[in-house]
Amino acid sequence: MKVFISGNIAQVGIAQLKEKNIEITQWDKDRQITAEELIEACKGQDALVSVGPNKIDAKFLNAAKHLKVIALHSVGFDQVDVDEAKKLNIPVGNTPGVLSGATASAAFLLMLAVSRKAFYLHKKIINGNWQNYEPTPELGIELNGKTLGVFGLGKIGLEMAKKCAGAFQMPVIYHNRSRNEDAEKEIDAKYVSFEELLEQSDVISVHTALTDETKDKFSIDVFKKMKPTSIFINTARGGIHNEKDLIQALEEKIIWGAGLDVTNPEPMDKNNPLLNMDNAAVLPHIGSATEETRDAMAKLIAENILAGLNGDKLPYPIW
Ligand SMILES: NC(=O)c1ccc[n+]([C@@H]2O[C@H](COP(=O)([O-])OP(=O)(O)OC[C@H]3O[C@@H](n4cnc5c(N)ncnc54)[C@H](O)[C@@H]3O)[C@@H](O)[C@H]2O)c1
Ligand SMILES: O=C(O)[C@H](O)CO
Repeated sequence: MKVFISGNIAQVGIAQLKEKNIEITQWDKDRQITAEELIEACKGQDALVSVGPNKIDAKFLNAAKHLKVIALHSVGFDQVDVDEAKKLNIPVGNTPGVLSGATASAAFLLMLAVSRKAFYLHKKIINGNWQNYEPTPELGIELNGKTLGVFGLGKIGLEMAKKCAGAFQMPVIYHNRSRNEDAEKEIDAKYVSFEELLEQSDVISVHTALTDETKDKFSIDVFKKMKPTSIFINTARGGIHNEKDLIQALEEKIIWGAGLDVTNPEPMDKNNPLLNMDNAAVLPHIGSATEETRDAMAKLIAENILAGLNGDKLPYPIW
C-alpha cells in the first residue's frame, strides 16, 4: 500500500505506517503543495495524509477518487467538501481531542499577551525604545474576575474555559447553537444568547468551526456591541472575523484589543497593520504546535490511515 503525505508530520506516525510495510512518499519542498501538484502526487497512491490548508474539494476528490482514505492533520475540516467525499465514498478522518489543551493554551497565551500589550512592548525593547522605568507606561488591564465569553463551547472552548476559571477566577458564559450540558457538568458555565455574549463578556474567545454560519460572524456591527474594554481572541479560523472590520475596531478603540492565531489569508502579509498595533497580538497558526500534541496527532492519523486501507470504519471520522 502507498501513502502520500503532503507535509511534515511527527515521526511516530510515520513509524506506525512503516511498521505495516506501507510505502510513504512525502512532500519535501519548503512551500505548500499546490492543488495541481497534490492531484499529481496522489496518482498511484492508496491514501493521502493532508497537511495544511490543501483544498479537499470536488475537483480534487474527483481526480483522486481511487483513494481509499484521506487523513487530515487537523481537527478542523472546513477545507473539505464532505458531501462530495460521501458521494464518492472516500472516508475522511481528523484529529479531535488530542490538540484541545495545546490550542486552548495558545488562546490563553494570546489573552494574557493582549491584556498586557506584551508583543508590542517586546518590540519596543528590540527597537531600542525602552528608555527608563515608568510608573505609567502603556498600561494593561487585569483579567482576574473578568467574564470570559466562549463562542463555541466544544472541546477547545471547554479547555479555555477551565484555564480561565482556574487561573483568574473568570466567570464563564458561552454561546453555542444549543446548550452544551456535558460541558456544564464539568465547569460552571452559563448559556447566553449571542447578543448577551457580546454585551457581557470582557474577553470573547472564538472556538467554533468555520462554516457558512460562522463566516465573517465578527464584523464591525458585532464589534460595536462588545464592551470598549473587551478583548477578542480567535484561535479557530481567520474567516470567522472580518479582518478589515477588526482593524477598524482596534484603531477606533471600539474594542480594547485582539489576539489572533489564525488570519485570513494565511500567511498574513508582513505589512499587515495588525502586526504593529499596540493592542493586537498575532501568532502564525501554532495552536496545536507542541511536541506532545504533534505526536498525538500523528498517531491518530496513522490509525485513520490503517483503518481506511483495511476497509474498516475510521476511528476518528468526519463522516
Ligand atoms: N489554531 C489552531 O491551530 C487550531 C487547532 C485546533 C482547532 N482549531 C479550530 O478550532 C475549531 C474547534 O475545534 P474543537 O475541537 O473545539 O471542535 P468542537 O466541534 O469540539 O467544538 C466546536 C463548537 O462550536 C459550536 N458551534 C458550531 N457552529 C456554531 C455556530 N454557528 N454558532 C455557535 N456555536 C457553534 C459546536 O456546537 C461546538 O460546541 C476547529 O474547527 C478548528 O477550526 C484551530
Ligand atoms: O484545525 C486544526 O487542527 C488546526 O487548525 C491545525 O490545522
